[in-house]
Amino acid sequence: MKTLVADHPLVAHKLTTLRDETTDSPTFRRLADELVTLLAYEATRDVRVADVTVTTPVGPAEGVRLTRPQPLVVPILRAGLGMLDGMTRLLPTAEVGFLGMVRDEGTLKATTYATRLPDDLSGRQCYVLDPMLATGGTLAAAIQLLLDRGADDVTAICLLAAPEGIAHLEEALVNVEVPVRVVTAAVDDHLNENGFIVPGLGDAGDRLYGVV
Ligand SMILES: O=P(O)(O)OC[C@H]1O[C@H](OP(=O)(O)OP(=O)(O)O)[C@H](O)[C@@H]1O
Ligand SMILES: O=c1cc[nH]c(=O)[nH]1
Ligand SMILES: [Mg+2]
Repeated sequence: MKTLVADHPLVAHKLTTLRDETTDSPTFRRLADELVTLLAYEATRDVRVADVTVTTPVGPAEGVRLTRPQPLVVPILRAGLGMLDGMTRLLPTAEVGFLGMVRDEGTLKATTYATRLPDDLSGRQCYVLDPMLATGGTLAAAIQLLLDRGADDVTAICLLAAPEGIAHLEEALVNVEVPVRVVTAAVDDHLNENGFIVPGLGDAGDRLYGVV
């Protein structure tokens, strides 16, 4: 598994405001959306394209087009939903599947409460959206589910990651032969005793959608 940290002053600038506890929900949603589009630019570097020729008003031009099947974008509910528009802005023809997952606040184990995905993902490139890679339990289960359905290339886009979560993912996916990448705006210092990323940004789902 490869981890790529987007090293760009605009990413760092937006992430800093996102972290700030005084940033309100509407601003948080807008910044998350903008950050995803910047991260998606990096994350789609290996998106599959085929050579095509088009005719400009002046003559033929060699170019590329996205190949079929189109990539599948999978936001992990709830918080991943706040990343969907920013992603589809860059990949408007992608299909979208959904995974609903929640982490138990006591055990920190993730469970899946909703799955709406194609049964057969053979030959598909998948982009998983989840702002927080904390213990890595959620993303490990989500990526495994996509691989079990035949996905042959998976990229997770996160706003923040913890070193513990990256290590857990690397271990969980050690025998996986297809390419798996994590693209994130930053790798933070550590997880606290409640499984929260430090310094992090708090609970991404709550900051996007309120406490439920
Ligand atoms: O890496 P992990 O330790 O598994 O934790 C990360 C998960 O926790 C959060 O979701 P949460 O369970 O809070 O659900 P929500 O998005 O509905 O708020 C976050 O959005 C990730 O999905
Ligand atoms: O720091 C964290 C860890 C898990 N989920 C969050 O929303 N934030
Ligand atoms: Mg949450």
